[in-house]
Amino acid sequence: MGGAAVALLAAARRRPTTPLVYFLTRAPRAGLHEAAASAAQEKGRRRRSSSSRLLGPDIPDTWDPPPRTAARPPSPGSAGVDYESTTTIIDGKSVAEDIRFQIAEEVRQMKNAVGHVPGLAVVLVGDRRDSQSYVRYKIKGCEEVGIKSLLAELPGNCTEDEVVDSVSRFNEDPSVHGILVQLPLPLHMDEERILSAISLEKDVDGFHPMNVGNLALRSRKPLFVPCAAKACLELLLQSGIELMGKHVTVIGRSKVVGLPTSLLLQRHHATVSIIHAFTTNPEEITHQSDIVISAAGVANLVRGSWLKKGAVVIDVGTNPIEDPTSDYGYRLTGDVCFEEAVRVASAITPVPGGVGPVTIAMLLANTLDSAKLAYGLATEPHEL
Ligand SMILES: NC(=O)C1=CN([C@@H]2O[C@H](COP(=O)(O)OP(=O)(O)OC[C@H]3O[C@@H](n4cnc5c(N)ncnc54)[C@H](OP(=O)(O)O)[C@@H]3O)[C@@H](O)[C@H]2O)C=CC1
Ligand SMILES: Nc1nc(=O)c2c([nH]1)NC[C@@H]1CN(c3ccc(C(=O)N[C@@H](CCC(=O)O)C(=O)O)cc3)C=[N+]21
Repeated sequence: MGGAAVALLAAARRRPTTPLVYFLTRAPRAGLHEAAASAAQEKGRRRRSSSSRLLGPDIPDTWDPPPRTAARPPSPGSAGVDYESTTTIIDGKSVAEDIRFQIAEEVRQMKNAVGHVPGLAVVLVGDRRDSQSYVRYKIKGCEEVGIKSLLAELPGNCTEDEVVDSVSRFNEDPSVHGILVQLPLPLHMDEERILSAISLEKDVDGFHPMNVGNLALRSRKPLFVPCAAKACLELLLQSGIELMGKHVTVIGRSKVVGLPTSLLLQRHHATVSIIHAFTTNPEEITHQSDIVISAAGVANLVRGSWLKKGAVVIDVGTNPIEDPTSDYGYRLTGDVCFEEAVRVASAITPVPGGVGPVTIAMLLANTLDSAKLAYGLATEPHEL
């Protein structure tokens, strides 16, 4: 691993936990304060139950709705938000922690069985601060579960061929099971060419045209499903939210989030509406929906008035907005106006602390699945 990568890792260790002291992360787990023993039992139960529900490429046509264990009620009066007491704030950090716990266990088993651990290679081009942060989270996630991480950092003015060469080297490295090229790439580069250079078997982002096509075709299975789409589904499933026959609106149609999420939802028999920048009546469509998943990258796009009473809201948007009171000069906000939506929704994910941490956990899950296939520990794409 290069010096820059080591520096990044050191920075990741130094970095304090999320700069925003967010009320959700402070809310007690059910039973935690009553008795430590029962809390430990409860945690064990949640881990065991989540182990059978991690979404993988082998997507079931139907599933049993899990118990409502991962979501927790909001703490009254927190953050000055006067929300409906019945609104569930879906806790992505807790869901992600459970997934990482399970992955760490499987990585240990793999090491014992074949003497190898999974490996994830990340290609980072340029010096965008947001990309550097996301890559840092990914490397930190790897460390936490025992996955080996490799980082190739290239300057923003490098050539497209240099990026393809870097991908090719990772394709040939048997200790690498997953390759991720951090997006967006500099404008002068052909993103399609670079992403297509990633070997299908190592495409843990699930952006390869073959994986996207297989996700779209009901009779086929992709090797990997994009991580943010899996995160949205996992949060819905873990919160006990039924999808079959429900009207779900997805805002955004990108290959990273919107498109794969809409495809995955259809595999789960939801009726899906897709809103994009040219949709003329987004408010009307959204207002008819049982579930709204927003991935537009526009802060506060979705207002409370857009939502049907009792709708479930999954906010994928992660938008930096200026905030001189924050240590970093900015803070992250979602696509959804949380203060308004929380009064209308029956359940909602916060930003930060919602979809994001689960997306990272899903990347680790895809990398583990890839390594299992490579070492013959699984013969089918993912069965959890
Ligand atoms: N939390 C997480 O795990 C992740 C969060 N993200 C975040 O999700 C957001 C979206 O990311 P990504 O999909 O990569 O972004 P893109 O910019 O690639 O795609 C945005 C999509 O939203 C649509 N859109 C943009 N503006 C509007 C609007 N005003 N009304 C309706 N639709 C609109 C665009 O439509 P059109 O196609 O017509 O241009 C496009 O399809 C970002 O904030 C990103 O940071 C992304 C990945 C993971
Ligand atoms: N090849 C590729 N694959 C991606 O999956 C990909 C990408 N490129 N480019 C950028 C987007 C964005 N994305 C996020 C992942 C995690 C958080 C995340 O962990 N968010 C924390 C933020 C915590 C904080 O910064 O305080 C949260 O919401 O709680 C956010 C955004 C993946 N993307």
